[in-house]
Parts: sequence; structure tokens; C-alpha cells
Amino acid sequence: MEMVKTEWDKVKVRLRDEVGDAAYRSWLRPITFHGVNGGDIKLALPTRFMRDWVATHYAERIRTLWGAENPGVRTVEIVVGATRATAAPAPIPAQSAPSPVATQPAPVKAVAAKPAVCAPAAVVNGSAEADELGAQLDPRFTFKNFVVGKPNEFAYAAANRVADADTVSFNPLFLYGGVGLGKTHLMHAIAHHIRERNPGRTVLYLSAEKFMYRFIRALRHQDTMSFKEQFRSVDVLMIDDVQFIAGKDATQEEFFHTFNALVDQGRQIVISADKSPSDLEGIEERLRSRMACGLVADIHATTYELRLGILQSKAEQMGVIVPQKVMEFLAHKITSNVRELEGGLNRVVAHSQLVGRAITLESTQEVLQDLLRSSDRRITIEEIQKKVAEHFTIKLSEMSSARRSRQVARPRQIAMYLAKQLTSRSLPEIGRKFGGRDHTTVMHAVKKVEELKDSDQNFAEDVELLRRMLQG
Ligand SMILES: Nc1ncnc2c1ncn2[C@@H]1O[C@H](COP(=O)(O)OP(=O)(O)OP(=O)(O)O)[C@@H](O)[C@H]1O
Repeated sequence: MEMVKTEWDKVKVRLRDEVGDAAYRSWLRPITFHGVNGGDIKLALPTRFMRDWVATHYAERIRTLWGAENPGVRTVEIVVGATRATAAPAPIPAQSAPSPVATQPAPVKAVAAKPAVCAPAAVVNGSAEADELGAQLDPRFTFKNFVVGKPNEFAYAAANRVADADTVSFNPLFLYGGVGLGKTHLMHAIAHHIRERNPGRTVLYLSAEKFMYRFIRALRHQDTMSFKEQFRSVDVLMIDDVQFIAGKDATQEEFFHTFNALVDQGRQIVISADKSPSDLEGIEERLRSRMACGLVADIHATTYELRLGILQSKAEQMGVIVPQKVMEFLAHKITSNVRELEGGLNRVVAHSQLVGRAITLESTQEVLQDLLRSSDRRITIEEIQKKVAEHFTIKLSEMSSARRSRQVARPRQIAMYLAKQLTSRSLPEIGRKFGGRDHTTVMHAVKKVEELKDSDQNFAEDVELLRRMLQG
């Protein structure tokens, strides 16, 4: 047995010299010695695709080189399968002269073993090469650290299911949602979970951008076969931000084929994007429809409750105590996305630690001045008009109409007041948006609403509610 292995080592060295480093790394290095029976050698590769490729392109050469080392070698069989030697380690009689059989081209068979429990492909599975091929996972992005609320509970449940499942139940899982709402976090969580549960499974996570970059590099080095193999031999492929390949036709084509190959083999695919498959512009129809045929789960914009929950969880993780009032304030104010919310909290905590003072509402407002202003600017006058009209069940057109009855005039004044409070528009600008009214009318409205707020508790609560709704 040992002798056979030594022969194999020598054959590998010769092969490497002949085919060059790149091809050797992709195709030949992953070959493992599987067994020997008389003059029949068995070598194994982890996937059927690799087996076929090597059988077609290299097996004959392997047999010839091996025959040169040991003329007793008759056949070389490439199988799909585990890396362990399975046949009896019977020595091959070394012959000084080539036997008549060995001089004939020996049959090279590609024998598919039973559906393989695949050995880890050399290119993935936590090795240095995997990290080079895929992307590093953020250790903080786990299911445990993901705060679940109404807007993301479906996506969370779907991600959990994929991570926990031993068989593929829906393929692909397509997660989508706006910027900074937790898509990447969920993707990483799936990958962490699968790797923990089953370290033998090969999980490859990378951004669509990186996928494209890899593909272009393979094209440049005329090495697309090994590119294909690398991507088509994983158990779970996760591609983040797939919208990136919009308009990139060649990459889409390659991704389409990779996608199909993996689905055909019953491998899991997880994709994320900023839009649903049907809304992804610049992506070919056939790819869009493939991406939509598994489970599509969206992550909605956050609610106040979810933001508060996330802040509490982050503060806990950081091991800092942040007054409840400050968290509520942040959850009200920073509504754009979780990334900014987290950034806001980090800044407040960092500031307090640097200056050595406790976190207060005042210090928070001061530290986050710029962020708060920019999040205020996001609310438009049109949104305010719409929300106020809905709230008081009047027509949106009444916001600009000339009617003065209290029933429409009061909501209009409230909308003007909120426009002044929540946007950075000037009084004349606001006036123009309300049917071309004069800035003094807006000023009057603002004053009136302030007076009513002071004198009428119900009214004040109504306005406060509207403000909260507008701020998300
Ligand atoms: N529900 C949540 N619980 C805890 N943290 C969250 C949650 N949602 C988002 N985050 C955090 O918000 C930040 C941004 O999330 P992530 O990077 O996953 O967003 P994304 O949707 O992938 O954004 P992009 O569209 O920019 O790719 C991360 O730090 C993430 O941990």
C-alpha cells in the first residue's frame, strides 16, 4: 500500500510539471487515493463534475505516468466518493518489463460510486482557500444577535429553516429589503449555523460583486473550468447583493448556469438583493424567474418597537448602560435603517466614554446633530400631507384647496406645522406646497397649532402621534 502511495506521489509531481500550477490545484490536487486491487487503481474526487472532467482530460495521462513508475498498473478508475481507501491494500507486483497488457491502452473508467457523501472540496470549507474564494463571516452576525420583530419575522423564520434543514425545502431562499435592514446579517447567520451544525458541509458566501470579479479573473486566465467547478461543488452557495450583476450579461449567464447546476444537484442556494426578483431591473427574465421560484422573503422597514429592541440588544452586547429615554429618542429619530441606528448608538457611547460623562438626552442630541438633521430631511411635505389627510379622513386635495371649513382647515394647519417641524423647508416653500399660500398663512398655522397643543391635551396627543408615525 505504502509503495503504491509513493508511486502516486511521484505521478502527482510529474503531472504538476506537465499541466502547470493552476490546473493542478483545481483538478489534480483534490484527487485522493481510493484503493487498489491487483493492477487496478481507484482514485477519488469529491464531485461528479470533477470526476468527469478528470476522467476525460487527465486519467489516461495518469495511467501512462503510473505505468512508467510501475508497469503492473493496468487500469485507473476515477470514482466519486469519500477519500478513504476502500479496497484491500494488495501490492501491485512490480515488473521489470512491461507486461503485454500494460502496453495496451488500459481502459480508463469513470465509475460513479453511490451518491457521494462528498469529501470537502479543496476550494471551500473553512480553509485559507475558502476565505480567498468566499468572504469572511462577521462573527457578530448570528441568529442569536438578530432581533426579531414584525418587519423581519418572516425572513428570519425562512433563514432559520434553511440553516436547520438537512434537506433542501425551498430553493433558492431569496431575501430582500432596503439598505441596512439585516440581509447580510441573516445570510451570515445561516452560514454560521450550518458550519456549526455540520462542519463537513461546504458553505460558500460571497457578494455578487466578488462573484463577478472571480469570474472575470477566470476568463482572463482562461481558467473558467476550475471557476465552474469551484462554484458548482459547494453544498450551500450564498450570494449577497445580487442586484450588483444587473446589466452584467456575461456574469449573469455564468450565474444562471451555476444556479441551475446546483439546484439540479439538490444543493441549497441563498440570495439577497435590495428588491424582489420581479423588481430587479437589468437582470434577465430567465434568471429573475429562477430566483423567484423558491421562497421569497422580504425584510420590511423597521418599526419603532423593533428599533428599540435592537438598541437594547446592541447596548447589552457592548456592555453599556444607556438610559431608556435616550434609547427611545434614538429609536424615534433614526428611522432610516439599522446600520445608521447602530452607528448613532456607537457614537453616543464612544463620546461618553471619551469625555468620561454619563449619556444623557442632551449629550445625545449634541453628538448626533448632523445625523438627526439628515434623518429629518428625509420626510417630505408630500408624505406629511398624505399622512395627515389619511388620519383625518379628508381628501389629499384638500391640503391645497381653498376651502376654509374647520373640518379641512385644521388638518391643513397641522400638516403645515409638521412640515415646519420635520423638514428643513422655509415658510414660503411650505406655503407653495399648500396650494400656493402665503408664508404668513403658514406662520399663523404654526402658531395656532402650538396654542392648541398647549390648551388641549387630546389635540397635543393627536399631533404627537402623527409626528411619530411620520418619523417611522
Ligand atoms: N434585526 C436586527 N437585529 C440586530 N441587528 C440588526 C438587525 N437588522 C440589522 N442589524 C444590523 O444592522 C447592520 C446592517 O445590517 P446588514 O449589513 O445585514 O444590512 P443589509 O440589509 O445587508 O444592508 P445592505 O443593503 O447595505 O447590504 C448590521 O450591523 C446588522 O447587525
